[in-house]
Amino acid sequence: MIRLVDLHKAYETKQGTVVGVDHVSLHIRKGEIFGIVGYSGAGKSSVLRCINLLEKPTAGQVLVDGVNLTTLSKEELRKARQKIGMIFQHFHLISSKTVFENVAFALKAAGVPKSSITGRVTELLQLVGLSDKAGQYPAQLSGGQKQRVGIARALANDPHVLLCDEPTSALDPTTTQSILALLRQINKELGLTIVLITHEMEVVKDLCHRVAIMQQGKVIEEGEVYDVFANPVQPLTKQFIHNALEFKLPRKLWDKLDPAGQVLKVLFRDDAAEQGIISRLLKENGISANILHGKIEYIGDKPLGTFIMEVKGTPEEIKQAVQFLIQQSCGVEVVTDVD
Ligand SMILES: Nc1ncnc2c1ncn2[C@@H]1O[C@H](COP(=O)(O)OP(=O)(O)OP(=O)(O)O)[C@@H](O)[C@H]1O
Repeated sequence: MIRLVDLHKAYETKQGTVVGVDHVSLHIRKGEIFGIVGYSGAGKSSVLRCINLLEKPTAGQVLVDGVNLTTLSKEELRKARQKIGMIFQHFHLISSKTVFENVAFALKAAGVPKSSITGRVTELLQLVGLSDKAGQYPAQLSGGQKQRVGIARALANDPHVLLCDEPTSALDPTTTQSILALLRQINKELGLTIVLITHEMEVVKDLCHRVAIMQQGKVIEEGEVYDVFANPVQPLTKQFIHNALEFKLPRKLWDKLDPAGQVLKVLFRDDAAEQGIISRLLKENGISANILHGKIEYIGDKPLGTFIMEVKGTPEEIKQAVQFLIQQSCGVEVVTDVD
């Protein structure tokens, strides 16, 4: 659906050349929700803006629906862009126009006949749950409602792709959940391919099918969201996941731990998350364990259990216990500090 082939974007500034995207290749499949995660400056916006050529790549190719956008004429590109909708962190609505007019504007710009506009806008406002707000102005709306207008406007011309630039970063947690639910619904009902950039792995966990992690303009890791959460490889990915799963022991508790024990962070993947592995760990390995923190998350519908436990036993018993966990396909890390 979307292929980025050796995409490179360099910005020329007074201070010299700044590389925004450093030779990135990605394949985003039709109908999936693909997340791009990274800290500020990692190159997420640059990649997203290259997909609709808001940013012109310095080198490489951008193929959408098999068409290489980098070779199109201005007019062809304008047409191709109508099939690539975009929503923004700060909504970018026209403040002097009503909700209705903001959505209608996208249709007018695409040359849709006047007679079709009212019906289509009504349909779109219904889809995003704003039928009763058609006559209001952006200033009269909450952040979540503004984003819904942004979504309606982005969908106006039946795009095949929706690009989402940090769509929930300006919203509170409850509103974030309602916007993510709307994006999920649109993806399912319209079969729309969604590319979303965020610095929040939580958003990826809740919404995306696959994810790429970016650092310094490069994609450093990518895969199915569950697999990336269950088997993160790169240190940055591990950090993002650690933060998303909110596993932080209070310092007070850490300081009270027995120095003779060892603290393990254990990941129970797939079926292991639902089996009685902890009781077998204790029974079969002669150790004692004190659970300090733990929960089972469902990513999609697959369980991923994470537990932090203090284990006590002889060094040999602890080693054997770690081996036992690895044999059960668990991930095991020795925790050496609260962070
Ligand atoms: N128009 C520009 N001119 C010069 N440098 C730019 C421009 N846009 C981006 N950059 C630089 O390219 C790099 C990647 O920026 P980009 O905005 O793509 O990252 P990001 O991950 O989206 O960050 P953020 O989350 O803060 O938006 C940064 O070093 C940035 O300073």
